[in-house]
Amino acid sequence: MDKEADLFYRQIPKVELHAHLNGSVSFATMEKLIARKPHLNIESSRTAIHSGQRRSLAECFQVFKVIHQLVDSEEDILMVAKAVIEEFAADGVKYLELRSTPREETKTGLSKRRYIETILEAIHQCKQEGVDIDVRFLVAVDRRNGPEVAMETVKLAEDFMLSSDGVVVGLDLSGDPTVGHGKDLLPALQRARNCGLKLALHMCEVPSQKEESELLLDLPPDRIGHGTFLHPEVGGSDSLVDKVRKLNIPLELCLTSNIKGQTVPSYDKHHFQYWYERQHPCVLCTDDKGVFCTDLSQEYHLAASTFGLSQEAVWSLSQQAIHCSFAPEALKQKLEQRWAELRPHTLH
Ligand SMILES: CC(C)=CCNc1ncnc2c1ncn2[C@@H]1O[C@H](COP(=O)(O)O)[C@@H](O)[C@H]1O
Ligand SMILES: [Zn+2]
Repeated sequence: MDKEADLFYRQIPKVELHAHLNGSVSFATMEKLIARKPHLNIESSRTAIHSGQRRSLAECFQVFKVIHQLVDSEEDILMVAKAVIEEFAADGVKYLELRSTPREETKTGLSKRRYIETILEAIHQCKQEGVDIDVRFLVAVDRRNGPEVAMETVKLAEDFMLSSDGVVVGLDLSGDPTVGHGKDLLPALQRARNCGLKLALHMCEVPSQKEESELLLDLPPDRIGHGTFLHPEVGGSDSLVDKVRKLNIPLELCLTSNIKGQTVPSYDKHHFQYWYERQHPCVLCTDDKGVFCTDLSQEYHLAASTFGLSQEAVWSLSQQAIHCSFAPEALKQKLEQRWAELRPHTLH
């Protein structure tokens, strides 16, 4: 990609709303983790999917298992979370919503509560150190673990929402979309919604989730992750599209993730086009910048070159993302102001 254009995408202020902590670990941090745990005998090639490589969804989820082995203590989580936040800031991200699945690790004595506290500590330390980024946290529910764990996770998220000074703002539903059914998780998600947690749900990531998505849309979610198979042209339905449009639910779109995970055949076939044409709120995101070897600037660049977006259009896209975030009104206004200040230095 040409250098001058690349600089533009790096310089524009950006908002990242869909980033899984353990999928966002960079190559450099991964090398450090591997060096700390030589007995695991893990090669760095197993923790990322490089350019030109594609993997089945099942293979992608195996990658997370490997990463979880490398990130299993309080010390690891603190290091990883701080590094990820700093890397997003260095890429021009001014507001980040990070998400992660609380994990218990008996080997290292890590509890789910401590897991979340450690991430909050990383966010706090970055703030103290003056890293130029505002960070909020979404507690993630892994659908594979079923309804009881989901409910337990929601209760934990609820506690932290009340005690974290506004840092914990919502709940994510993620995990292998081919495992489990969303209907079993409805009571937990309903509870989360009722107590004031915002909902960012992975939906229609694979073709078989039509019925589940109908149910989840009735909650309704505050944002949708991927939504790859919502529209009728790819096997979704008018009813799904109508609901999403009527409620104006923003979509978190992750181009490289969908290409490398093979749910979308090529960049030009990405459903960004479908929703963007209809002027539906679309937010470009990375999903797992470490696993998919990308960053948010690159995702903006790819979207612009694939769909012929002008610099002005790219700017609007990043600015609109502010309003799709779960940030409180005052922070949204502060971000708007930042965008206004930076605009003359960035757009030519
Ligand atoms: C396989 C593939 C194409 C991945 C991208 N699409 C995804 N779909 C659903 N859940 C995900 C995806 N990427 C990451 N996650 C979730 O995020 C976790 C890793 O981050 P963390 O441990 O929660 O901090 C994974 O175990 C999984 O539960
Ligand atoms: Zn995701």
